[in-house]
Amino acid sequence: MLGSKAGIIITSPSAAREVLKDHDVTFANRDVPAAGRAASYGGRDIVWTPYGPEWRMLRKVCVLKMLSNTTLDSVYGLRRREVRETVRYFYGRAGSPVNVGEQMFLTVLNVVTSMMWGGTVQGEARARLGAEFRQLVTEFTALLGKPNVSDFFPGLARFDLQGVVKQMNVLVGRLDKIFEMMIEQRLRIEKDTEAAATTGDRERAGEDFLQYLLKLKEEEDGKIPLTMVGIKALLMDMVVGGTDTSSNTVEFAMAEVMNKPHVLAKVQQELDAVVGKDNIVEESHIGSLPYLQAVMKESLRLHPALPLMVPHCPSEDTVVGGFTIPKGSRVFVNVWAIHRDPNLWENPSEFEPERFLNRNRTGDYSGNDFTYFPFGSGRRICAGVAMAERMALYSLATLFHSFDWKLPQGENMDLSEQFGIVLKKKVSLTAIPMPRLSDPALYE
Ligand code: HEM
Repeated sequence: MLGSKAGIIITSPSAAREVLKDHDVTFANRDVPAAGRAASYGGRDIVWTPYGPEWRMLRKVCVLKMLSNTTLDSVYGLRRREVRETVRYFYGRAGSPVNVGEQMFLTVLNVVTSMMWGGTVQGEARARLGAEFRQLVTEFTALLGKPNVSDFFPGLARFDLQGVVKQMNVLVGRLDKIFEMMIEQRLRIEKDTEAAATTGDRERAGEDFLQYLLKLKEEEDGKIPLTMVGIKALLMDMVVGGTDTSSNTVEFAMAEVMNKPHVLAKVQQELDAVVGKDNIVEESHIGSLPYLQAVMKESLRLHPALPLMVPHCPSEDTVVGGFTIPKGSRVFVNVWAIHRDPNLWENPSEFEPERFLNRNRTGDYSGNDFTYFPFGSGRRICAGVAMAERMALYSLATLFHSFDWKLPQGENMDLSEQFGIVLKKKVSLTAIPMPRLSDPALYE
């Protein structure tokens, strides 16, 4: 019991299966913490909306227009541009320590924001916006993960004793301003384009996500209307849900690989055989890099980005593992503990990508194996799996192919974790990139 509300932690694959598969619909609701409500315009986004038609509509819109394989294929150019920019940045600092996590965050953020509102922000303003977002997202996730009396004693919530909601409102206010600015710009561009259009349908292929959402809002057929608040809540999900999670995954994987020289050697051997040292990595190479894929799987096993997932909440009393979980309780699925359970995994705390090259252990992200499900399972499975997988693998492949990496003189690798709603490295990875390709043109 946590305060006046029941909190249940699931730590076995069989109980996880009951919650996320056998009773999927019952548990597909969320217990919304006070900070989460404040963070999402009153729980109006995909993450916190209760299971039902509104959630289905939001999720469909997002998956279809931003996170599907077809859309992701069509915006490969954006990922490529940002990853190449990061390579140029590291090349320019060859031989000096760089903050890998920070750079990866900016890379992912730029991809997410370019998908959302295209090239509306350029140059200096783009860099400034990136820095502001990083700070906001860091504070945001820290507040979401902070234990809050209001959530344990809902009767006290209106007093906001720790001031969590107040602080969250300040952060949301700042993000909201950025969203408003982007929406206004988009609407203006839309108007100008309309005025200029003389005949026929306008080219829709280059449409960004925000343009699409604004159009959908106008075209609403009245069934489940998309509101302006709904649009902003979706933008919030993409910025907050899609950035830290992906960049932390890349950072942990880099650190684990650097810590095991024989793994680094195997990753680079595979890259040299498939891509070649006189070439640059393209996303199309990823399918031919099984060892690198195993590296990402193994890194997500040890360091799942959301170690307790997002709290689920049963809509009725339900028996799980012989115990009754009361309606309305807060259910955490401890995927972190399951991924390290010595009864399920050999050498559970060792980083061994080879375990995923085994035929019996494919480690896919579908959520069908309840010993391994870093993206969750069932109806509430992560909406961004395809994007996260592409972004992380393409980044890792490019960074390991383009550079050798070492720690600054006298430093040891620190792999410790900092727990919160999002798992991150306690000490951010600072490493020295050393170019390993012979032709400087490959870094342009
Ligand atoms: C390595 C990166 C990532 C990991 C490990 C991850 C993992 C997860 C997990 C475990 C959940 C909760 C599942 C549950 O509660 O049952 C989740 C939910 C979610 N994720 Fe991700 N995620 C990642 C990246 C992304 C990206 C890139 C996006 C979008 C751009 C995204 C969007 C979402 C959304 C919208 C939800 C809420 C789904 C719902 O409640 O219906 N995630 N993610």
